[in-house]
Amino acid sequence: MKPFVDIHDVTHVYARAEDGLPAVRNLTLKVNEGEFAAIVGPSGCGKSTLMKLATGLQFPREGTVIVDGKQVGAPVKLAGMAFQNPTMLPWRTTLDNILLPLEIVEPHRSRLRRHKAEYVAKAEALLEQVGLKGQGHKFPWQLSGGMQQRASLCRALIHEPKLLMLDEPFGALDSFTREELWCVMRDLHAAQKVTIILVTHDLREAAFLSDRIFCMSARPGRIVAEREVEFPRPRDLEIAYAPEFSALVHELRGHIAQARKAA
Ligand SMILES: Nc1ncnc2c1ncn2[C@@H]1O[C@H](COP(=O)(O)OP(=O)(O)OP(=O)(O)O)[C@@H](O)[C@H]1O
Repeated sequence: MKPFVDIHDVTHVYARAEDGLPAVRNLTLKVNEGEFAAIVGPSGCGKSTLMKLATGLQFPREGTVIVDGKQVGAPVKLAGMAFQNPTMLPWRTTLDNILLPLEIVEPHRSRLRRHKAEYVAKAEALLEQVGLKGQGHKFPWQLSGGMQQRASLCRALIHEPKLLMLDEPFGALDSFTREELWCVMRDLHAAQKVTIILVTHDLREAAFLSDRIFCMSARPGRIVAEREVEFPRPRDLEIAYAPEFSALVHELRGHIAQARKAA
């Protein structure tokens, strides 16, 4: 099977990097279609840079980035994104925030006005899927942090992206809310058949959600370990308290400890 995301031997230096050191060097990773991949690594190792390279917000100095069979040369339209800060527009209702990508991404942009009811129904179905049924009329500031993050997942999925990039999406939430959102994410992945790349500092999150975990070295980042996660799906939260889960997290922790040293 051809990988859906194929990052091959990529080196990237930011034009304004004061020390001239690459953010990532000889970075190679492959993610298959429909797979849930997680990227973990020490702070500043280039995880966000990897996300920008995969979505065409940055272009590598060396190496190739291929998504869905095409070399990335412009922002990737088939991608949806969610970040640690949900960044909802405060003057728009939650529903109108969710519809926002449709005002930008074709073919939805040209269809939106005439097919508004169809899109609203889709947004409402997504809201129901993430546990926010009937909350679309509220403004973001009327929602808790966890609810805003649920809504931002709907916004990332409204245009049916084939690739979903998640950059620390649950990082700002308390641990109970975070676990709830893991289950939301697990169910969305099962329902939507989307390929997901999740960047996270949380090794338990990576172990619970993903099929494959990549560990990055300290800057300049490259992949130093790749680990398949074999817990059967659908996964129950209870698995996160089982000895084999703790053993995996412990193993990953060892890779990160090594990665902090190795550059
Ligand atoms: N626009 C930029 N200009 C110059 N240097 C940058 C820029 N963006 C990131 N960097 C540098 O590149 C390196 C990698 O940054 P990146 O944000 O990708 O790391 P990260 O692993 O996501 O960090 P963290 O885990 O702290 O969120 C860092 O040393 C950072 O300072």
